[in-house]
Amino acid sequence: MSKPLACCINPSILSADFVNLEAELARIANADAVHVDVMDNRFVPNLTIGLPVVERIQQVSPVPLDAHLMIADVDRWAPLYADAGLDSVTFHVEASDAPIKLARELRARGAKAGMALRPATAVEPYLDMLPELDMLLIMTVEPGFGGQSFLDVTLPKIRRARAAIEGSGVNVAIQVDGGITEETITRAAEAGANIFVAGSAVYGKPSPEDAINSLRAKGQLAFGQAGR
Ligand SMILES: O=C(CO)[C@@H](O)[C@H](O)COP(=O)(O)O
Ligand SMILES: [Co+2]
Repeated sequence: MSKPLACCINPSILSADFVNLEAELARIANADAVHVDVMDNRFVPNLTIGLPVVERIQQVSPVPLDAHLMIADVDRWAPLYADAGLDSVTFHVEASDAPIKLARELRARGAKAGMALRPATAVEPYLDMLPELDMLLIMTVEPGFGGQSFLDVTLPKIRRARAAIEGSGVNVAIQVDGGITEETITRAAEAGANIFVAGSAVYGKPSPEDAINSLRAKGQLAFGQAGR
């Protein structure tokens, strides 16, 4: 029997204090990874940080980096993030001209390959790509901003993706990102997600460490109760 999938909590530093990033990273040392949102004001209507800052974060972070690239020209940029030694690099399929080639390139450079889908992007056209991926990111809000409400309309897509992964026997994690709270994590985990990005639900709490432990326990329980 294969090992049960672990549930991971990846706090998003979009909700952290950007002036004190090193201290903010130390507050989430019990997380599974830190989720770094890169936005270029082209693919999404917001602007955050770029490669030099991400490289510096990588040097001081107590946990691995999970980069979420919400940028145009991602076929050119994403490999450079993999070269920086990040644990995982996730690109949006809507921004890529050659997603299979890009996923292979990320793996060849030593990063886990993640592919993200906006809420309105169907998963079915990409199911053949699952063997090329380590992680499928199903956005549960429109990408661009933290603090939005979870879109329940994405739950059937998570279920279909999990069924396809189980059916094909590949080892692909399903990450969800946007509006994950103590309440919504249960629905997302029941549907089949096992990596949870949480910005406000971690950094908005007095103890990010306690928030991570509590979210992880809830996610693991709901994921396991769904028979996995
Ligand atoms: O990628 C994004 C937003 O585009 C996310 O990673 C958010 O930063 C998550 O924030 P919360 O919804 O958890 O506050
Ligand atoms: Co994100």
